[in-house]
Amino acid sequence: MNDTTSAPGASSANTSTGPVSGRIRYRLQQAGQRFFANDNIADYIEPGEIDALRDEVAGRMHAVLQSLVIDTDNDHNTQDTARRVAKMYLDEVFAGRYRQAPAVTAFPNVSRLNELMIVGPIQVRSACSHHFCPIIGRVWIGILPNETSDLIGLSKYARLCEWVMSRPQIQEEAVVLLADILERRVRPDGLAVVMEADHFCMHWRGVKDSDSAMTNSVMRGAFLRDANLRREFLALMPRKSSGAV
Ligand SMILES: Nc1nc2c(ncn2[C@@H]2O[C@H](COP(=O)(O)OP(=O)(O)OP(=O)(O)O)[C@@H](O)[C@H]2O)c(=O)[nH]1
Repeated sequence: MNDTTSAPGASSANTSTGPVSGRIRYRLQQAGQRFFANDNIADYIEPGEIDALRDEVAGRMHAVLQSLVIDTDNDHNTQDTARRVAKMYLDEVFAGRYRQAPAVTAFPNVSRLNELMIVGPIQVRSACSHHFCPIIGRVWIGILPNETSDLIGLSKYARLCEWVMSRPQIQEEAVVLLADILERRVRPDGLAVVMEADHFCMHWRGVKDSDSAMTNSVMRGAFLRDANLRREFLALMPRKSSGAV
């Protein structure tokens, strides 16, 4: 990646004295790169900057706790909350924004397999971009390969899914993003992705409806053209338990 910190006409956001988030944002803007909540920005983060970003988020989170009038100096339960939340966002629940995609080994389809393959249910843990509340659910993936498709290891479906899901987003976009990535990696004849999830912004707060879940399906290629294939996938989708979680 180009070092943009010494670019002529640089604003204070890209000098080494500003907050690290400003430097990263500057690089993204210079590259014309979108940085929505569900975008991965790993290519624009330099070595060591994640540590600095964690410190910056912890400082800002501390200010939020101050504004919530919580006595973090004397309340032993919240003394370290700002640091914990920063670590949780950057290294855990939103790690899919800051980390590179998992390595995925692809094997050529030497046997020219062209039978339906289904993986799932894969556990999904995400968060809505509106309230940062958890989205907890499951994903099923159906692949119909052809002779030019790549075959990827079974665990890689779960790893790619986790990478996509550990970002703040809405479910409709999450399922399409996952389908786009799988389509690029596997180049199948047909691809199906179904996601079913509970949204805690509806269960825990707001309307407080604890029973409703959301289901989305993305059907591409052969799954769009062939109703029998679609039916076969939906009938074979292994549902290990009832309910969304
Ligand atoms: N379409 C969609 N909506 C979502 C998703 N996750 C959360 N939401 C909803 O997005 C909405 C958030 O925007 P607003 O309606 O402005 O938020 P609010 O005023 O706090 O709304 P309430 O939740 O009804 O209290 C809520 O209705 C959430 O239930 C999702 O994945 N997809």
